[in-house]
Amino acid sequence: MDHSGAHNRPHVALLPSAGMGHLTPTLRLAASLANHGLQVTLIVGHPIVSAAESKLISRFLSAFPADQVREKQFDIVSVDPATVNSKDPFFIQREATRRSLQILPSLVSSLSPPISALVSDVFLMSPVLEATANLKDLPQYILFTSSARMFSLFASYHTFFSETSPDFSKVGDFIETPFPGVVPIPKSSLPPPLRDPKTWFASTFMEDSKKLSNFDGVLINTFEKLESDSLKGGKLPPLFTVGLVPCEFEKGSEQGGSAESIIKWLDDKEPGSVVYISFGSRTTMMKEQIKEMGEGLVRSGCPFLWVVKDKIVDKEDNDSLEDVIGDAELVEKMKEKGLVVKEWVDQGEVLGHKSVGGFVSHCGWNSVVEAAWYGVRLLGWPQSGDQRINAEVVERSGLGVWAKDWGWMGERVIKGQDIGGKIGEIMRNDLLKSQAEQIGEEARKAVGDGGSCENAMKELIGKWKNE
Ligand SMILES: O=c1ccn([C@@H]2O[C@H](COP(=O)(O)OP(=O)(O)O[C@H]3O[C@H](CO)[C@@H](O)[C@H](O)[C@H]3O)[C@@H](O)[C@H]2O)c(=O)[nH]1
Repeated sequence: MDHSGAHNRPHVALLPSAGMGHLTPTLRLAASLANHGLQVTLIVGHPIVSAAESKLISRFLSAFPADQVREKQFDIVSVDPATVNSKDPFFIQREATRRSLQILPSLVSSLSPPISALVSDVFLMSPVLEATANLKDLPQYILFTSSARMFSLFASYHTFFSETSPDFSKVGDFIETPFPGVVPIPKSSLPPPLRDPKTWFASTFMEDSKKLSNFDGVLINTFEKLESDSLKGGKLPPLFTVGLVPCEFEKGSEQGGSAESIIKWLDDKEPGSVVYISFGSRTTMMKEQIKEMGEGLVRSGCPFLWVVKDKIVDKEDNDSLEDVIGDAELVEKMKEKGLVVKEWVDQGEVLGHKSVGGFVSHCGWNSVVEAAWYGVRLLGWPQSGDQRINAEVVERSGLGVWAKDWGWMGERVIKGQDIGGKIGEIMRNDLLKSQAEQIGEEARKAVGDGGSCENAMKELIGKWKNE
């Protein structure tokens, strides 16, 4: 099979991992490549777990001509949890994908015209390498969906331990990565499973970290203005800084409540006055915390738009938000000041609305990039995974602040008084406001003609054209 890429209109295949936090940047990359005139095939495992993911893929596919953008499906085999080493649903899903990806070589070979490159989500790198071991001349790239700072940890993680006796206690309180410019990472910011190299997540992370050099390049979803210090490279595959930002095809993908009524509600507010609260696609919040959050939002005195995921409200009891809060007076006050939407809003549309000035976020990386893109200042409250490391980027860049003393979300209940106070602080902070707006302007320059992200994209496309 000729994968030499000597085509004027290269054909690139993209393999996303499950979850909105991974699918969204993959589709943004796919849209950007299609807008640059490339042919794109999305390789998608079915059944897709969530309706939101299916909907987003359909929106993407219908936004481009069928001869330019296609989906190629493969079946995800089911795995008997009794036959795998961990009961963690994420592990079981990964294992199912690993087994199912054995089909990848024949699937890739069936694509016409032949592809110039395969870009896989970072979570799939080992399964992809295993499956494509015989496709030696296929250029392969990784899409890293978190921050460059997190990448510096990923790329060097395997160097911190001796393979025979992984012992995290030997690692100091601050982790020095071999990347020039990366400020040492506090051990306390590491995703909790990575602090114990015996967990399956840490061993997978370590194994993947060693395999980076098998790839021809790594695409990172960030902007120089956010993380110039972390982008100085190292002895690794080339890094391509592709800022992946909300696209046309996503517009109107809102599911909870009515998009029109949300926008109308925002239209009636003063510019920059609204605080938006959302914790990504997977958050759960304790009932006690929901009540305190409601209290805090009212105390902040700001109009607010709060997205509450369905699973937060205990479905078995069929509790409404009113029941969960259990304080009719508070609910009344909340209704006066804010809008509570269940499940989902089109976050890009909300952050891009002129009334929205602040964002309380778990610092999922896509949310950070979106806040940067729209120049909205952020109050970070990490809840798991890479989110503390991302929150450090938020603070260092000047995009926002991180409520460090609140701990990981869910560790303890944070009182409404504290939440209200912190929100009030960021909303009144004019310096933060102008810093965030400047980051937004710089992000637009980076993605525009001659900008660093656009140049990185053109460099990649040039490689795929064999220029
Ligand atoms: O009501 C909502 C909630 C989310 N989103 C979108 O869904 C995506 C969510 O991504 P992200 O903000 O990164 O949060 P998670 O869904 O939590 O993302 C997972 O994936 C990220 C990228 O790897 C990691 O940084 C996170 O820690 C991990 O939880 C973003 O594009 C949001 O705009 C909406 O449009 N509407």
